[in-house]
Amino acid sequence: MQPTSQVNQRIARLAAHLNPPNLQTEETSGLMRENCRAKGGSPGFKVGILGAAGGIGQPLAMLMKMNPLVSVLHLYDVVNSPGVTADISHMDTGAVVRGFLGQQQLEDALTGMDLVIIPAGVPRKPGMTRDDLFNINAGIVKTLCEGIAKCCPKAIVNLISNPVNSTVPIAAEVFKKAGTYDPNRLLGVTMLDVVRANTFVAEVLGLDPREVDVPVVGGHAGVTILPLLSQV
Ligand SMILES: NC(=O)c1ccc[n+]([C@@H]2O[C@H](COP(=O)([O-])OP(=O)(O)OC[C@H]3O[C@@H](n4cnc5c(N)ncnc54)[C@H](O)[C@@H]3O)[C@@H](O)[C@H]2O)c1
Ligand SMILES: O=C(O)C[C@H](O)C(=O)O
Repeated sequence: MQPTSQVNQRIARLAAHLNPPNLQTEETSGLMRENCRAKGGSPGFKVGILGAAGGIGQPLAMLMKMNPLVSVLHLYDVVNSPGVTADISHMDTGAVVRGFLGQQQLEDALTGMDLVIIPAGVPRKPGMTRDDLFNINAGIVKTLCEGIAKCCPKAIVNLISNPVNSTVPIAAEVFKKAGTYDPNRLLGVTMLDVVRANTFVAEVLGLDPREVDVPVVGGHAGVTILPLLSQV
C-alpha cells in the first residue's frame, strides 16, 4: 500500500493536464516545472507548440506525443486547446501533456521549454501568396517570440508560420533586442520543400521516394525554393 501522500501526488499529476492552467495543482503534487523533465526517471525534451489547435498544430502535437525523446508537451493556442490537449493526452505514450489557452497563459506555456515550435497564425487562402500573410502573422510571431525571450531564452525555436522567409528575421530581431539571439537555435521549417521534391522526382523516375534525396536550398517562397536537381 502506498502512503496517502504518494497516491495524492500521483492523482494530482495525472489530473494536471485536465486542468492545466492551475499550476497550483502541479506544485501541490510535488512535480515542479524545473523537474518535470525527469518524468518517470527518464530525461527528455520539454516541447511547446504555439498554435497547437490548428491544421499543422494538431498532427504536430500527435507526432511530438509519439516521440520517445519528449517528456513534456505544452499545447498553446488562442482557441480550442483544451479539447486538443485532452485528446492528445489520452495517447498511451510517456510525455506529460498540458494545455494553455489565450495570451494570459502564454508565459506558463513557455516556462522551461527546451524546444518551441510555432505554427500559429493564418494560412493562405486560394490566390494568396505566403507574403500576403505577413501583416497578420508578423505581429503574432513577434508577440510569441517576446514571450520566448522572457520565459525560455535558451530554447530552440522552430518557426513554421508563413512567410517563413520573413518570420525568421522577425524572430531574430526580437531576440537581438532582448539580448537572447543565438543563430544556432533559431530555425525556419522548410522540410516540406525537401519532402515534395523527393516525392515529385521519385514519381518521374519511378522510384520509392524514400530512396530519393533532393537537396533544396533558398527560401520558402515560390521563387526562392530551389531544388538542386543536378545533385539528386
Ligand atoms: N513552413 C511550412 O512548411 C508550412 C507548412 C504549412 C503551413 N505553414 C504555415 O503555418 C501556419 C499555420 O497553418 P495551419 O494550416 O495550421 O493554419 P490554421 O489556421 O489551421 O491554424 C493556425 C492556428 O494558429 C492559431 N493562432 C492564431 N493566432 C494565434 C496566436 N496569437 N497565438 C497562438 N495561436 C494562434 C489559430 O487559433 C489556429 O489554431 C500558416 O501561417 C501556414 O502558412 C507553414
Ligand atoms: O504554402 C503554404 O501556404 C503552406 C506551406 O508553406 C506550403 O508550402 O504548403
